[in-house]
Amino acid sequence: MNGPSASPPAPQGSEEPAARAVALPPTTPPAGAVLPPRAPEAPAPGTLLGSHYDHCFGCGPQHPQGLQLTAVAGEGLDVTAEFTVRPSHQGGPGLAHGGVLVTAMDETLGTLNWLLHAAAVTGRLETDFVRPVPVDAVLHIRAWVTGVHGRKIYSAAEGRIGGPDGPVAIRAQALFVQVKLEHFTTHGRPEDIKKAMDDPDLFKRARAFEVNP
Ligand SMILES: CCCCCCCC/C=C\CCCCCCCC(=O)SCCNC(=O)CCNC(=O)[C@H](O)C(C)(C)COP(=O)(O)OP(=O)(O)OC[C@H]1O[C@@H](n2cnc3c(N)ncnc32)[C@H](O)[C@@H]1OP(=O)(O)O
Repeated sequence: MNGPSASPPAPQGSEEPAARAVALPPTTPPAGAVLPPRAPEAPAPGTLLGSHYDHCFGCGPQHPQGLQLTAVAGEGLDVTAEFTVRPSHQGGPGLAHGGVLVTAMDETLGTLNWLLHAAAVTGRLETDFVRPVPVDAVLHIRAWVTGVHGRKIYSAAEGRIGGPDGPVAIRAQALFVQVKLEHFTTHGRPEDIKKAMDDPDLFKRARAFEVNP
């Protein structure tokens, strides 16, 4: 049986040689991408990175059902985080749901924003599930920037179990896209935006992220 494909197959023999060239995955930095230095405003290595929004499902301390993930800034453009798989995160019996693991990877990759001092949202996230992750396991996540090209931020992450040097259970590659504050104020549900704007701490944090893509 044929798997899903992005476009119908071209008739045989109709392809030009250039069209047959294997394209780079969209999460791989293109030629011309750079690896910038840590932003001057980046938190010092070892700093516990705060939540970008208290009610975030990934990192919000005020989200009782959320993952409440906390990440720590690395020496370069990298972060580490630990995620403990709870019974409420099950997919198969006693095993983590893949989508929950992806959320933990997405959130950790998102904290790289702090080191670049840029607000960016996930455009594309590719994941490989390498081995099953049991309930009660701690997923030791490391994420790092692989390149920046215009507004596009390329990054990768891996999650290991049994310790920070244990076997890899999940790998991810991502493309984040830098956005302005209006991305949130234009698209978010108005009552939540209003509450967020009324919180001077959050507003200050958000303005500090203001970029000029
Ligand atoms: C007062 C309130 C304040 C509250 C806020 C506090 C501060 C927050 C700070 C930090 C937040 C961090 C949050 C982390 C949370 C974890 C991460 C998430 O889960 S984020 C949620 C999931 N993601 C989305 O909802 C994106 C939905 N998509 C979009 O909004 C757009 O599609 C967006 C912004 C991604 C791009 O849209 P365009 O119109 O701005 O730009 P275009 O021109 O389309 O793309 C720019 C470049 O990126 C490529 N691109 C875009 N999407 C791509 C894709 N899927 N695959 C490959 N390339 C893609 C394009 O080809 C283009 O490339 P070329 O410059 O031409 O080379």
